[in-house]
Formats: sequence, structure tokens, C-alpha cells
Amino acid sequence: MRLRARTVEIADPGALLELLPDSHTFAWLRRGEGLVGWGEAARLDTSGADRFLRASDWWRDLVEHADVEDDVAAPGSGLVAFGGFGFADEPGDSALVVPQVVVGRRRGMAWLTVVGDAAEPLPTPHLVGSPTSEIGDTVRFADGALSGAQWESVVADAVRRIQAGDLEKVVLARDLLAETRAPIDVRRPLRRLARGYPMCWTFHVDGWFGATPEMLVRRERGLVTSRVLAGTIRRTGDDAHDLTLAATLARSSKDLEEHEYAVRSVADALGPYCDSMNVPDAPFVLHLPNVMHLATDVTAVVHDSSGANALELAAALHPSAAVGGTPTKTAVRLISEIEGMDRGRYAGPVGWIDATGDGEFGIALRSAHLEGSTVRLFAGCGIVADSDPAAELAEATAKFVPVRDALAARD
Ligand SMILES: C=C(O[C@@H]1C=C(C(=O)O)C=C[C@H]1O)C(=O)O
Repeated sequence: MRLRARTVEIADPGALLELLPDSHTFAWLRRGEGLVGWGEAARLDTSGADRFLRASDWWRDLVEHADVEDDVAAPGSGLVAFGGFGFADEPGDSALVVPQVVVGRRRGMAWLTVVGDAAEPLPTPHLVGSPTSEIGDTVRFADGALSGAQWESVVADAVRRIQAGDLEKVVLARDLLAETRAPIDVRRPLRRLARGYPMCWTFHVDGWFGATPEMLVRRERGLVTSRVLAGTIRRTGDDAHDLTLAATLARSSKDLEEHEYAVRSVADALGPYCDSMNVPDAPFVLHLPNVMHLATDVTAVVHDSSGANALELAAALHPSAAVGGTPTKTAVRLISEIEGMDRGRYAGPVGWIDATGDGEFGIALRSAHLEGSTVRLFAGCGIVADSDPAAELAEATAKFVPVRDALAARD
């Protein structure tokens, strides 16, 4: 189908999440800016090892044949698709979806994009949200694939293999199940995540939602940025003590080593596509309400000749050592062998791409999958030679907090 898209500047529409008409919607937001969308003008479902490249080819073809009128010409205006990609190559369930309506805000400017079949006139949507239903008054949590104790023994197994020299680092995750009596309206947890974690990217694509602090790749007019996180410490709630902990984190050789693997994997993957790469010598400490991370922002400029779009860059970067391990292939194999669950789209790229190839793909962390009245939450930790299984379990528990709190019955 040939698509037609029209983008016009609009007066400030207020909080973008309030515009969503129902739970079957798309969101990508940080500090009130970003994109929300609804309806489906076009969709590609894909899977397998070449899921990113298939999605990129589909997107390039769709853009080439579309009629686009874009009065705004900002990253995220004009034709846009939201995407969510499976972590593992198999099954690798992934999708790229072009909504019928997208509302965006960037640097105080707002726009509306409407997309439809080129053969028909475009509708004029009304930007009025609808009330969301309450999350029922009981949310019951249960272990997912493994209990805490079983997961600790999986971590201990990984530590033994690392000490034996099989690999340097592996990121292991676990899942939790949350059940409510009535189906959950995803707009509730999204609003809470956006409010509680303004420094993160709050997202929703196809039932996968969360607030991630980690940017796999942002491409904006050829400038590429990746925010790499690895090395974590839990917050205590006492700000003065947390500052001391932050200083300890910034000097911890275990965490610095783990961080270094992750930064190196991103810089190596971007190398073939970019020039003028800047990799800061030392990480900074990113403070989130539940945890603190060592963080490095890598920047670079896409080669004119490679012209890699945001999806192709995400394909090159995924899975980074922050969510897979080092060496990547050995780590990913070990994950599928011992983790005991299918990650689905957890820790896979999630975000959006526009017709110029600009876009943002975060890593779907601090995230969950919603299906009716069941939510599956995921959290993981980087395991290295001197990791302690009990401490890793506590770290994973801290990383469940954002989605757990977002599912609470009341504010
Ligand atoms: C795997 C997760 O987080 C990743 C692992 C980290 C670590 O081990 O220190 C830190 C940030 C993320 O890169 C998660 O949140 O589930």
C-alpha cells in the first residue's frame, strides 16, 4: 500500500500521554517531549537473525513510495514508525508499526502527523484523550521462570564459567509475574513511569512498556549518540549516604571493568559506520530514584557514504555488552543455555525511526510485557568473575522497582 502523511505544527496539546485514546497505543517520551501515536497505517511483523535488516529494508521501501507533506521537518515529524525488537535471534519476535496519528513535541514545538492510504483523503483526528480505568485493588506478584534461590544458583554457575576462562562477562536476567483481577490499562503505569523517572525514556510498543535509562542509539541529522550503562549500586534513600556510595561506585574496579567492556563493545560496533567518535575517558554516575549507574555517552558522526539509518545502527550495536556480555556470541549462547526463560523483547531495541533515517532506539530495560491482566516484569545484572549471587539478586530486585511501583493499585 502507498501511504500518504501530513505533518502540521499545532498549539501545545498538553501532556502527550493524556492524548492517548486507549491502551493500544505507542509512546516514546522523556521530560514531556517525544512522540505518542495510535492506530495502524502499516505494520511489519518480523523475526530471526535478520529482523533489523528486514525492518530497515521494509522502511526504506515504504518511505520511498510515500507522499509526505511535512511543514515541521524536525526529527520525528513526517512519516514515523515505532519499533520493538526481540532480544535473541530466535524466535526474535519484532515489529515496526506506522501509526495513523502521531503527536510530537520537541524543544517546545508540537506537531500532528496523520497517515493513511494515498488513495483516500486523510481524516482530521480530534486530540482528546479518554479516561483510563483504575488498576484493580489487588496486584499479586509471583516468581516467573525461576525463584530467587534458583536464579542465584544460575548466577553462581555463570561465575564459575567466567572464572574458568570461558568468557569475561554475561548479563543474566529473571522475570516476575504480576496478576490483577481486571485487565490493565497501560496508560496508568506509563504515566507513573514518566512522572517518577523523568530522566529515563518511557516507552510502549505492542504491550511492551517501561522506562529505560539506556539509549542504544540516537541518530539526529547524522549525529549519533549512545548512552552506555554498566556498573550499578542500589540507593538507600539517604541522600548523603548515596553520595558516598556514588563515589565508591566511581572507584570500584569490578564496576569500572564491567563498564569498560560495555563501552568498548559500543565503540567497536559503531566504528565501521562513523567518524569523529568521542569516547570519554571516565564514566559519570547517573542517579535514578532506585539505583545509580556508571554511564558513558559515546558520540560520533555517521559516514556520508554508509548513510546507516537508526535501525541499521541498532542492528550493529545489539546486543551490547551491557545486556549480552563479552565476548558477545559466547555470552548470548550462555544466556539461552542457563537463564531458563525467553526474554522476548526485554533488553532488545525499542523506539522509533523517521523518513530521514533519524530515530532513537533505547534498550528495553526496567520493562515488562502486558497481556490482559498479566504483566511479566524483567530485570538483569552484569555478572563478572567476582560477582556475588546474593548481591546480584538484590540488584535485580531494585531494578524491578520502577514497573512494580507503576503497577501499584493507587498513587
Ligand atoms: C540488564 C539490566 O541492566 C543493565 C545492567 C547493568 C549492570 O549490570 O550494572 C546496568 C545497566 C544496564 O545496562 C536491567 O536493567 O535489566
